[in-house]
Amino acid sequence: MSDNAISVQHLVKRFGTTTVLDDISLEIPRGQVSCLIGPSGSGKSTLLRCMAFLEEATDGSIFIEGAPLGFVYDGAGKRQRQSATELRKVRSQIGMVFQQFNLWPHMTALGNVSAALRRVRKMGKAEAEEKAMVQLRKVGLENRAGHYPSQLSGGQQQRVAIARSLALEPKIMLFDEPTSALDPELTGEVLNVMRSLAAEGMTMVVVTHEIGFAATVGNQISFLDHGKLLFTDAPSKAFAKPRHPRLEQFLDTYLDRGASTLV
Ligand SMILES: Nc1ncnc2c1ncn2[C@@H]1O[C@H](COP(=O)(O)OP(=O)(O)OP(=O)(O)O)[C@@H](O)[C@H]1O
Repeated sequence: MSDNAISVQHLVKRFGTTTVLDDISLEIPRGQVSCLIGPSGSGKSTLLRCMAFLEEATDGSIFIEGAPLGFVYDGAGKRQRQSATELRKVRSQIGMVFQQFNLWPHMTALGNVSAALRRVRKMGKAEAEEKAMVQLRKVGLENRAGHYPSQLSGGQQQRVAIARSLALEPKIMLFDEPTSALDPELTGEVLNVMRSLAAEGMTMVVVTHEIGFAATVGNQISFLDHGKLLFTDAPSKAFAKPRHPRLEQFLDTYLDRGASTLV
Protein backbone atom coordinates (compact mmCIF):
# COMPACT_ATOMS: atom_id res chain seq x y z
CA MET A 1 0.00 0.00 0.00
CA SER A 2 1.19 3.52 -0.62
CA ASP A 3 2.40 5.68 2.26
CA ASN A 4 -0.36 8.18 1.65
CA ALA A 5 -3.25 8.34 4.06
CA ILE A 6 -5.12 10.62 1.65
CA SER A 7 -4.70 11.04 -2.06
CA VAL A 8 -6.69 13.73 -3.86
CA GLN A 9 -6.56 13.47 -7.62
CA HIS A 10 -7.78 16.13 -10.03
CA LEU A 11 -10.62 17.09 -7.73
CA VAL A 12 -13.21 19.50 -9.08
CA LYS A 13 -16.12 20.91 -7.10
CA ARG A 14 -18.76 23.15 -8.59
CA PHE A 15 -21.74 24.74 -6.90
CA GLY A 16 -24.03 25.40 -9.85
CA THR A 17 -21.85 27.14 -12.43
CA THR A 18 -19.28 28.32 -9.87
CA THR A 19 -16.10 26.28 -9.68
CA VAL A 20 -14.84 26.38 -6.09
CA LEU A 21 -12.18 23.65 -6.41
CA ASP A 22 -10.34 23.59 -9.68
CA ASP A 23 -8.31 20.46 -10.46
CA ILE A 24 -6.82 19.90 -6.99
CA SER A 25 -4.25 17.14 -6.53
CA LEU A 26 -2.72 16.55 -3.11
CA GLU A 27 -0.97 13.64 -1.38
CA ILE A 28 -1.00 13.49 2.40
CA PRO A 29 1.51 10.98 3.81
CA ARG A 30 0.48 8.83 6.75
CA GLY A 31 1.39 10.30 10.13
CA GLN A 32 1.82 13.83 8.83
CA VAL A 33 0.06 17.09 9.56
CA SER A 34 -1.14 18.85 6.46
CA CYS A 35 -2.31 22.45 6.87
CA LEU A 36 -4.60 24.09 4.35
CA ILE A 37 -4.25 27.85 4.34
CA GLY A 38 -5.48 30.62 2.10
CA PRO A 39 -7.79 33.61 1.88
CA SER A 40 -11.45 33.46 2.85
CA GLY A 41 -13.51 31.77 0.15
CA SER A 42 -10.51 30.06 -1.46
CA GLY A 43 -12.08 26.61 -0.99
CA LYS A 44 -10.28 25.23 2.08
CA SER A 45 -13.39 24.05 3.94
CA THR A 46 -14.92 22.64 0.78
CA LEU A 47 -11.78 20.60 0.11
CA LEU A 48 -11.78 19.29 3.68
CA ARG A 49 -15.50 18.49 3.49
CA CYS A 50 -14.91 16.56 0.26
CA MET A 51 -12.28 14.49 2.13
CA ALA A 52 -15.02 13.49 4.62
CA PHE A 53 -17.60 13.08 1.85
CA LEU A 54 -19.72 15.79 3.43
CA GLU A 55 -19.55 17.36 -0.01
CA GLU A 56 -19.59 15.28 -3.16
CA ALA A 57 -16.88 16.18 -5.63
CA THR A 58 -18.09 17.04 -9.13
CA ASP A 59 -15.14 15.24 -10.68
CA GLY A 60 -11.84 13.62 -9.74
CA SER A 61 -11.05 11.10 -7.01
CA ILE A 62 -10.17 10.87 -3.36
CA PHE A 63 -8.51 7.80 -1.86
CA ILE A 64 -8.44 7.16 1.89
CA GLU A 65 -5.75 4.68 2.92
CA GLY A 66 -5.72 3.48 -0.68
CA ALA A 67 -9.49 2.95 -0.95
CA PRO A 68 -11.71 5.14 -3.13
CA LEU A 69 -14.06 7.48 -1.27
CA GLY A 70 -17.59 7.95 -2.55
CA PHE A 71 -17.13 7.02 -6.17
CA VAL A 72 -15.52 4.24 -8.15
CA TYR A 73 -14.68 4.11 -11.83
CA ASP A 74 -15.93 1.15 -13.86
CA GLY A 75 -13.96 -0.65 -16.59
CA ALA A 76 -15.09 1.91 -19.15
CA GLY A 77 -13.85 4.79 -16.98
CA LYS A 78 -17.37 5.84 -15.99
CA ARG A 79 -17.74 7.24 -12.47
CA GLN A 80 -20.21 5.40 -10.27
CA ARG A 81 -21.40 5.84 -6.74
CA GLN A 82 -19.79 3.52 -4.21
CA SER A 83 -22.03 1.13 -2.28
CA ALA A 84 -23.32 2.47 1.05
CA THR A 85 -21.52 -0.30 2.94
CA GLU A 86 -18.21 0.45 1.30
CA LEU A 87 -18.64 4.20 1.80
CA ARG A 88 -19.39 3.68 5.50
CA LYS A 89 -16.27 1.55 5.86
CA VAL A 90 -14.02 4.13 4.20
CA ARG A 91 -15.58 7.04 6.10
CA SER A 92 -15.18 5.25 9.43
CA GLN A 93 -11.46 5.92 9.16
CA ILE A 94 -12.06 9.65 9.29
CA GLY A 95 -12.84 11.84 12.27
CA MET A 96 -13.84 15.46 11.86
CA VAL A 97 -13.80 18.46 14.15
CA PHE A 98 -15.65 21.62 13.15
CA GLN A 99 -15.47 25.27 14.05
CA GLN A 100 -18.71 24.87 16.03
CA PHE A 101 -18.49 22.14 18.65
CA ASN A 102 -22.01 20.75 18.09
CA LEU A 103 -22.23 19.02 21.48
CA TRP A 104 -25.57 17.74 22.77
CA PRO A 105 -26.57 20.36 25.36
CA HIS A 106 -28.56 17.89 27.46
CA MET A 107 -25.67 15.46 27.84
CA THR A 108 -22.57 15.70 30.00
CA ALA A 109 -19.08 15.65 28.49
CA LEU A 110 -18.95 11.93 29.24
CA GLY A 111 -22.40 11.44 27.70
CA ASN A 112 -21.39 13.31 24.54
CA VAL A 113 -18.28 11.19 24.03
CA SER A 114 -19.86 7.86 24.95
CA ALA A 115 -23.04 8.44 22.89
CA ALA A 116 -21.13 8.02 19.64
CA LEU A 117 -19.65 4.74 20.86
CA ARG A 118 -23.04 3.44 21.90
CA ARG A 119 -24.75 4.49 18.68
CA VAL A 120 -22.04 3.73 16.12
CA ARG A 121 -20.19 0.89 17.84
CA LYS A 122 -23.24 -0.53 19.64
CA MET A 123 -21.29 -0.67 22.90
CA GLY A 124 -22.97 -1.11 26.25
CA LYS A 125 -23.08 1.87 28.63
CA ALA A 126 -20.26 0.77 30.94
CA GLU A 127 -17.81 -0.07 28.16
CA ALA A 128 -18.64 3.10 26.22
CA GLU A 129 -18.14 5.26 29.30
CA GLU A 130 -14.86 3.58 30.12
CA LYS A 131 -13.57 4.23 26.59
CA ALA A 132 -14.94 7.77 26.69
CA MET A 133 -13.04 8.49 29.90
CA VAL A 134 -9.80 7.43 28.24
CA GLN A 135 -10.37 10.05 25.57
CA LEU A 136 -11.44 12.75 28.03
CA ARG A 137 -8.23 12.07 29.95
CA LYS A 138 -6.28 12.44 26.73
CA VAL A 139 -7.67 15.94 26.17
CA GLY A 140 -7.13 16.81 29.86
CA LEU A 141 -10.79 16.83 30.86
CA GLU A 142 -11.28 13.77 33.03
CA ASN A 143 -12.26 16.06 35.91
CA ARG A 144 -14.98 17.69 33.78
CA ALA A 145 -16.65 14.45 32.66
CA GLY A 146 -19.85 15.21 34.57
CA HIS A 147 -20.18 18.78 33.31
CA TYR A 148 -22.74 19.86 30.71
CA PRO A 149 -21.60 21.93 27.72
CA SER A 150 -23.07 25.10 29.27
CA GLN A 151 -20.76 24.57 32.26
CA LEU A 152 -17.67 24.33 30.05
CA SER A 153 -15.62 27.03 28.34
CA GLY A 154 -15.47 27.10 24.55
CA GLY A 155 -11.99 25.61 24.63
CA GLN A 156 -13.15 22.78 26.89
CA GLN A 157 -16.19 22.14 24.66
CA GLN A 158 -13.93 21.90 21.63
CA ARG A 159 -11.69 19.46 23.50
CA VAL A 160 -14.77 17.33 24.27
CA ALA A 161 -15.61 17.43 20.56
CA ILE A 162 -12.08 16.22 19.77
CA ALA A 163 -12.42 13.42 22.37
CA ARG A 164 -15.75 12.44 20.79
CA SER A 165 -14.10 12.07 17.39
CA LEU A 166 -11.08 10.22 18.79
CA ALA A 167 -13.31 7.73 20.62
CA LEU A 168 -14.25 6.19 17.28
CA GLU A 169 -10.54 5.51 16.66
CA PRO A 170 -10.16 7.20 13.28
CA LYS A 171 -6.91 6.86 11.34
CA ILE A 172 -7.21 10.42 10.05
CA MET A 173 -8.47 13.56 11.78
CA LEU A 174 -9.79 16.51 9.80
CA PHE A 175 -10.02 19.89 11.55
CA ASP A 176 -12.00 22.75 10.04
CA GLU A 177 -10.84 25.97 11.70
CA PRO A 178 -11.15 24.37 15.16
CA THR A 179 -10.18 27.51 17.05
CA SER A 180 -11.99 30.17 15.00
CA ALA A 181 -15.01 30.30 17.29
CA LEU A 182 -12.88 30.66 20.43
CA ASP A 183 -11.72 33.69 22.35
CA PRO A 184 -7.99 34.16 21.71
CA GLU A 185 -7.03 33.09 25.25
CA LEU A 186 -8.75 29.71 24.72
CA THR A 187 -7.14 28.76 21.40
CA GLY A 188 -3.89 27.60 23.04
CA GLU A 189 -5.44 24.70 24.96
CA VAL A 190 -7.05 23.32 21.79
CA LEU A 191 -3.89 23.78 19.72
CA ASN A 192 -1.94 21.97 22.47
CA VAL A 193 -4.25 18.96 22.25
CA MET A 194 -3.75 18.97 18.48
CA ARG A 195 0.00 19.29 18.94
CA SER A 196 0.10 16.19 21.15
CA LEU A 197 -2.06 14.25 18.70
CA ALA A 198 0.41 15.15 15.97
CA ALA A 199 3.30 14.04 18.16
CA GLU A 200 1.59 10.67 18.58
CA GLY A 201 1.65 10.26 14.80
CA MET A 202 -1.99 10.93 13.95
CA THR A 203 -2.53 11.89 10.31
CA MET A 204 -4.19 15.30 10.39
CA VAL A 205 -5.52 17.78 7.87
CA VAL A 206 -6.08 21.19 9.39
CA VAL A 207 -7.81 24.17 7.81
CA THR A 208 -6.46 27.03 9.85
CA HIS A 209 -5.76 30.72 10.07
CA GLU A 210 -3.30 29.98 12.89
CA ILE A 211 -0.20 30.51 10.80
CA GLY A 212 2.14 29.98 13.78
CA PHE A 213 0.58 26.55 14.36
CA ALA A 214 0.82 25.67 10.66
CA ALA A 215 4.46 26.71 10.58
CA THR A 216 5.50 24.82 13.70
CA VAL A 217 3.28 21.72 13.70
CA GLY A 218 2.53 21.29 10.00
CA ASN A 219 4.65 18.93 7.91
CA GLN A 220 3.20 20.33 4.74
CA ILE A 221 1.49 23.57 3.85
CA SER A 222 -0.98 23.75 1.00
CA PHE A 223 -1.95 27.22 -0.15
CA LEU A 224 -5.29 27.65 -1.86
CA ASP A 225 -6.37 30.71 -3.77
CA HIS A 226 -9.61 31.07 -5.74
CA GLY A 227 -10.13 27.31 -5.79
CA LYS A 228 -6.66 26.51 -7.06
CA LEU A 229 -3.92 24.82 -5.09
CA LEU A 230 -0.97 27.11 -5.73
CA PHE A 231 1.61 24.94 -3.97
CA THR A 232 2.25 22.28 -1.34
CA ASP A 233 5.57 22.56 0.47
CA ALA A 234 7.24 21.89 3.79
CA PRO A 235 6.78 24.94 6.08
CA SER A 236 10.53 25.63 5.99
CA LYS A 237 10.23 26.09 2.23
CA ALA A 238 6.73 27.60 2.03
CA PHE A 239 7.43 30.34 4.56
CA ALA A 240 11.09 30.98 3.64
CA LYS A 241 11.75 34.20 1.77
CA PRO A 242 11.27 34.91 -1.04
CA ARG A 243 7.75 33.55 -0.67
CA HIS A 244 5.15 32.91 -3.30
CA PRO A 245 3.76 36.39 -4.07
CA ARG A 246 0.17 35.39 -3.25
CA LEU A 247 1.26 33.89 0.08
CA GLU A 248 3.24 37.05 0.83
CA GLN A 249 0.17 39.15 0.10
CA PHE A 250 -2.03 36.87 2.22
CA LEU A 251 0.41 37.02 5.15
CA ASP A 252 0.62 40.82 4.90
CA THR A 253 -3.15 41.11 5.13
CA TYR A 254 -3.28 38.50 7.84
CA LEU A 255 -0.49 39.90 9.98
CA ASP A 256 -1.90 43.41 9.59
CA ARG A 257 -4.94 42.21 11.47
CA GLY A 258 -2.75 41.81 14.54
CA ALA A 259 -2.66 38.02 14.51
CA SER A 260 0.26 36.13 15.97
CA THR A 261 3.45 36.75 14.08
CA LEU A 262 4.98 34.12 11.91
CA VAL A 263 7.80 32.28 13.57
N1 LIG B 1 -23.08 24.92 -0.27
C1 LIG B 1 -22.58 25.89 -1.04
N2 LIG B 1 -23.28 26.41 -2.06
C2 LIG B 1 -22.77 27.38 -2.85
N3 LIG B 1 -21.53 27.89 -2.71
C3 LIG B 1 -20.79 27.43 -1.70
C4 LIG B 1 -21.26 26.41 -0.81
N4 LIG B 1 -20.28 26.14 0.09
C5 LIG B 1 -19.26 26.96 -0.22
N5 LIG B 1 -19.55 27.73 -1.29
C6 LIG B 1 -18.68 28.72 -1.92
O1 LIG B 1 -17.46 28.08 -2.22
C7 LIG B 1 -16.36 28.98 -2.06
C8 LIG B 1 -15.35 28.35 -1.13
O2 LIG B 1 -15.90 28.28 0.19
P1 LIG B 1 -15.10 27.62 1.38
O3 LIG B 1 -15.96 27.74 2.60
O4 LIG B 1 -14.62 26.31 1.00
O5 LIG B 1 -13.88 28.63 1.52
P2 LIG B 1 -12.82 28.78 2.70
O6 LIG B 1 -11.49 28.97 2.03
O7 LIG B 1 -12.96 27.67 3.65
O8 LIG B 1 -13.27 30.16 3.37
P3 LIG B 1 -13.20 30.66 4.90
O9 LIG B 1 -11.76 30.81 5.25
O10 LIG B 1 -13.91 31.98 4.86
O11 LIG B 1 -13.92 29.63 5.73
C9 LIG B 1 -16.94 30.29 -1.54
O12 LIG B 1 -17.09 31.18 -2.61
C10 LIG B 1 -18.28 29.86 -0.98
O13 LIG B 1 -19.20 30.92 -1.07
